[in-house]
Amino acid sequence: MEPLSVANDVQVRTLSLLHYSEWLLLIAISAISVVLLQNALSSCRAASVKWPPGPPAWPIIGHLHLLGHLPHQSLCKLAQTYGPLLGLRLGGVPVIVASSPQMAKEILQTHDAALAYRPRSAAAVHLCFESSDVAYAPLGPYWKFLRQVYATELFSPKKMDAFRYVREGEVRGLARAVLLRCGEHGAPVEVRGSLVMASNNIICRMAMGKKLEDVRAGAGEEVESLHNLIKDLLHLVGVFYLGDYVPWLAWLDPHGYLKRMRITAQRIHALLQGVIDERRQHNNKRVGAEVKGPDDLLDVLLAASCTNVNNKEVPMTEKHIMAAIQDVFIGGSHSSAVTVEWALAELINHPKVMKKLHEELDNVIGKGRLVEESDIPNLTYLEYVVKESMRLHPIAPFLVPREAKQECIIGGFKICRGTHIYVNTWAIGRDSSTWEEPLEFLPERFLKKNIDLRGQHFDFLPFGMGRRRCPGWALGISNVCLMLATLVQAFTWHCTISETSQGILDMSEKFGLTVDMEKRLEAIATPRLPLHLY
Ligand code: HEM
Repeated sequence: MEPLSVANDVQVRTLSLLHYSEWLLLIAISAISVVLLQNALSSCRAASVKWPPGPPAWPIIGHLHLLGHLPHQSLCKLAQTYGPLLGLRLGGVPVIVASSPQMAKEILQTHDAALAYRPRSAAAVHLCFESSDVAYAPLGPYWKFLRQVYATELFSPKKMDAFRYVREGEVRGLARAVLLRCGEHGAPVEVRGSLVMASNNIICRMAMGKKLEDVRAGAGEEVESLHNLIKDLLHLVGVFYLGDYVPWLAWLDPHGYLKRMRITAQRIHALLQGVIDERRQHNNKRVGAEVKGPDDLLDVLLAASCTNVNNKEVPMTEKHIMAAIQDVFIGGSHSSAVTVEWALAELINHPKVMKKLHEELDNVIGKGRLVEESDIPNLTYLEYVVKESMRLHPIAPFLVPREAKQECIIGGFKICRGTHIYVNTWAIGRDSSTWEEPLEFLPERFLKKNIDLRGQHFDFLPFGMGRRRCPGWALGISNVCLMLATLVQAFTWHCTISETSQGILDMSEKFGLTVDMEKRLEAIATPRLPLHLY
């Protein structure tokens, strides 16, 4: 019975998102068009020997009404009834959802080449420069080139080392920002803003050689509004836009997402154009005066724009440069910050784990200096804490949705071309057949289970796997470990008195491009090191 009650609950919530009159209109159109759609769908079904099981679909909207506000949770529940490979239809789009390590393996490894494409969405077109960025570009020479540039210019051990001072400096700034708010004797602090600020600055300095606040001058924007612009961008890339699933109902767009996407895209465009123009001017001035190779991502992309003029396979116009720069923000800004926020909240809810981590930090580093990146390999318990938090709170619970470019067989079911593919890593991380006491926060489990964060294990996929695996995993892990270690080493953390439920933080989720804590983490921070160290 459970799936039905869940379905009803989410139906009510989804229905309330649209205006009553819009639904009347939708139902009227449904009645007229149901036959047409049945025909359209039959092409996929005809091609399928067996389509994976799933609940009955509604006309027009298919299973959209079952998603609710937390689709990864709703689909996890459905998988308990229909099995580890769910077959759904979201509007007019056939979708499969993998919820077991075996299904994930078939998708991300066995059929990776055929399934590593991205669906074309309004966000990809309007916000990501017509799918010209790494995350939405189709597999091919252009996408490969960008991944290669990222690998050598941002994430290679040499570059990671060269920018270590940037990360350590920004994370020290994070500790100072918290200290400024909590004072010598401790006070409630909301950390997300400072975490995002530190992540944005790290990314911005690595990609464009300057802090976000220095981009402001060229763009004529206040730094606050730049952070908000990035926030809007991330929000809009992650929204549910009806037109992606039922294109002929795109005009319904009750939240005005399309308009907001266009406005945000214009602002981003102006911002990045300003940054590019400024760098070109700067580079022109130094021609002849200095013989200097490219030094950051922007320089490398600008150099490629000169050499790739006639290269149709790997074009590098202003649009492509902007897309590649923007992606570093989309992928790297919020992901690390959100991961740290979840981990810190789990630690606050588990004082014994927090105590053990404090002990490790005190034993390995002492109280005479702040943690540095070179300490991280010696902090084994920190590693377990980060892994355990990422298991329970994968920030991209469906990875980035994929699209099948070829028909193939998965789990004995025939998947037709054009099917969208979700790998539910949230469900996989909480599966009791793989994990003992899956809902408990037990970092010690990783003592016995030797699992690499970088992803060779299909029961733990925080960075995805296969061709589309996160290219920024090394930077992501460094940022998360250093930020979390610093916040824990430098402060004690307790729930605020306003946290009603017996000193336990509210761990409810909010779905979007990343799954964030619904209620921003606010806790009492008190410094635990001599103040001159911050
Ligand atoms: C804790 C930090 C991070 C986490 C948890 C994370 C997680 C992920 C995940 C799950 C994916 C989807 C993989 C797939 O579809 O199979 C992804 C893709 C991606 N990530 Fe990350 N990421 C993090 C940090 C970063 C950073 C720091 C950057 C860049 C500066 C970055 C850039 C990207 C890009 C560009 C993609 C798309 C790759 C493609 O489609 O080819 N990520 N990330």
